Amino acid sequence: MISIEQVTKQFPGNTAVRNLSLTIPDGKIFGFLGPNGAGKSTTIKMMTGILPVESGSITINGSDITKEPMKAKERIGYVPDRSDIFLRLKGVEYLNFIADMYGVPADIRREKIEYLTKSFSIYGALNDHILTYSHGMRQKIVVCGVLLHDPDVWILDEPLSGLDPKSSYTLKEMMREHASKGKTVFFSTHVLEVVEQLCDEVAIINNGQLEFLGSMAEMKHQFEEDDNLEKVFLELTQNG
Ligand SMILES: Nc1ncnc2c1ncn2[C@@H]1O[C@H](COP(=O)(O)OP(=O)(O)OP(=O)(O)O)[C@@H](O)[C@H]1O
Repeated sequence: MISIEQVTKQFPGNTAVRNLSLTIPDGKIFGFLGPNGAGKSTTIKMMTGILPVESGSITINGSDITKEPMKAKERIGYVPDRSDIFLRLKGVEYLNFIADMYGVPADIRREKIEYLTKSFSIYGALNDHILTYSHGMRQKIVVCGVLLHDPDVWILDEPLSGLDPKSSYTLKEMMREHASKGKTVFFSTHVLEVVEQLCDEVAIINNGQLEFLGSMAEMKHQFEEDDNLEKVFLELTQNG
């Protein structure tokens, strides 16, 4: 479970997140929806300890990301929106590095690396440098790295962007499976359709502010009733 309480993030001249409170329950796929610049990545960077939480608090399965960062981070699998990392490593070196960091035993890691990279059709590229990978392949190797250590809490920033339809399907199935095991799946998107396909619950953020929190059925109802939300809806469908 993730608990965000009264979190605000200010950049010079800009409040990216305003007094945000959210509880992300276990066992559900939770979508964080909002147009470009709404504050999604900033929120996720605070949830994962990349940006400091200066006002309010965030806990991951009971561990405060500021007070117990190691404990909280051990539980998290994070896929960032940009995957331009460790470009000089080969795919297999990157995955072994992640497995070392999280203490994944040798026999399990071999099996998992093969299973995951075959699922995402990058097994054949494991001995190539990440530098030579396409954007989608980089996204996939990061996803494989995250799933390698089997974290309880998945936090995915625009995880489907750049993935081909088959890999997108595979990842969606994995997200469903993870949630059905009672684990936490939180992902951001600016595409309404993705939320409609996947989510049990959704939060809509706009201009750093929470505009809606509820089930998919409630969201559809609310779009019709609420003028403010209707504007967000139009933006989301136009950008999608
Ligand atoms: N390091 C920064 N310095 C100043 N302003 C920033 C910084 N990072 C983000 N912002 C601003 O904060 C706001 C929220 O940005 P954020 O990246 O969180 O949005 P987002 O919802 O993830 O958008 P997108 O869908 O485009 O990725 C934007 O106005 C952005 O310009």
